[in-house]
Amino acid sequence: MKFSKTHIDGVVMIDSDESLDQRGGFFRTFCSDEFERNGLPGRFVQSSVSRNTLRGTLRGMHFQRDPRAEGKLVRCIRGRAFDVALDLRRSSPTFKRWFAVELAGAGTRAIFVPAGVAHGFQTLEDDTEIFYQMTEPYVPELAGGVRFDDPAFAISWPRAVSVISERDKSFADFD
Ligand SMILES: Cc1cn([C@H]2C[C@H](O)[C@@H](COP(=O)(O)OP(=O)(O)O[C@H]3O[C@H](C)C(=O)[C@H](O)[C@H]3O)O2)c(=O)[nH]c1=O
Repeated sequence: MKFSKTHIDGVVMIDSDESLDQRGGFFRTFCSDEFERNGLPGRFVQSSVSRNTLRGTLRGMHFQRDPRAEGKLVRCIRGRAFDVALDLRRSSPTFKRWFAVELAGAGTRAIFVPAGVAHGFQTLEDDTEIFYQMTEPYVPELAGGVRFDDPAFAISWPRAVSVISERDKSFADFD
């Protein structure tokens, strides 16, 4: 696997090498030793799948608060998505800056989003599925978010939003 840093500390892209033969392909998606050698967590405690029917669906920008702030490994396993990490760490030199990457359903590219960095995505195709692995279990009471179109961040999304939850639409302006 190839680990590539981004301009946001702790946000890392992971590219897997796929072995191809007459049956199809095979690639590794996680290895605790390799992850730890590259400064990433070697343990994930929960995984989830997000299924999105319509192109243009937007989920985010979400994070989980302390004491269960979570890191997450995010991978598209069907369709295509514009995936965004937004630095909300007030002490970070990239506070309020964002990084985006296109994730495709081939699944060989993933992004790690560390604790303190919000995550969101917009789908670029119908029937896009996102696979998550989290470093902390989900605690609803600690779920937090900021608005995808908050002028404080000026995230430039690739297309008009087709579907978004009431919750995601109504996060207050970032303070
Ligand atoms: C996040 C989560 C949700 N749920 C339940 C709670 C609701 O009944 C239902 C949908 O939850 P929610 O609308 O919060 O799901 P998303 O809007 O897709 O949230 C996710 O989308 C953004 C982009 C992320 O980065 C996070 O992984 C996560 O916040 O699943 C769970 O049971 N476990 C979970 O880990």
